Amino acid sequence: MPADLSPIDKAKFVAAKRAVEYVESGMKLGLGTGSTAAWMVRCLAERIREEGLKVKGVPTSSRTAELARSLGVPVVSLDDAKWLDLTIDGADEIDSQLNLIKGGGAALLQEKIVATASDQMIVIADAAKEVAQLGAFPLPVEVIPFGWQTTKALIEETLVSLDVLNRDCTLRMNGDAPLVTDEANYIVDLHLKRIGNPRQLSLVLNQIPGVVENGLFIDICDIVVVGHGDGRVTVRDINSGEVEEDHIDLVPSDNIFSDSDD
Ligand SMILES: O=C(CO)[C@H](O)[C@H](O)COP(=O)(O)O
Repeated sequence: MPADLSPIDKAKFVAAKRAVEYVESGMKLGLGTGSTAAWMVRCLAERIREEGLKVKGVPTSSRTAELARSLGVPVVSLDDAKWLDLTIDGADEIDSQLNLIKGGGAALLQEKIVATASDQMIVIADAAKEVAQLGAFPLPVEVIPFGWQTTKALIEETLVSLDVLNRDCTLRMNGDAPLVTDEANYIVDLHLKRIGNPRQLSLVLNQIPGVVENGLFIDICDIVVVGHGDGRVTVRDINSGEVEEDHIDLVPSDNIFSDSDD
């Protein structure tokens, strides 16, 4: 095991490990994307190896599909699975209502489809992702490449009509070229600083022609598991209102490092 696991990776690991305790044999699972979700895939793979857990996973990106396959997590398409028991994913920001900003890893479209097709969504995160108000993290909006500059102008006009003060919108780049998502689209990042009414903004953005989906996840997440670098985890359930404090052994087994991601 690498001795130099950073506090942030420890926090992500313990959140992932605690969330994977919700998985039961026979479940169909949505597998999120990002560095925290990668820990979840590793923890899940460990339970499959050690306990013979039988699950099917629907990955939310080509990256997650590759990681899951490499670790022996059975992968199926959403069309094969049709409906899922549970999705576990990361997030870029989480507010007190468990509304989220997602898409920092450019996978928001598949992530939202998969999470919405699940009985339950658990978000795993380090404590830095918890915010009083969404919006400091730029809001990703997935747009089709055709006419993207017009779509971006329409997004900006919409922000003016909503009296949004900070409305700088930038096309996400991958080096010198636009970043292309798994669904062959582009991402426009909205630098809003604060989002006063996330529900309204999400609805309005999705009405703009050329916008495929936005990174606001409203009323989708059920449980948030927040990890800390010392092994503490806080589990918050929006439906029951329960908050539980827990502690997870901080030592990932050697096997968990058999692959790397993100
Ligand atoms: O939404 C996502 C990918 O589209 C990720 O879940 C989000 O960006 C968090 O990533 P990380 O766990 O690496 O901080």
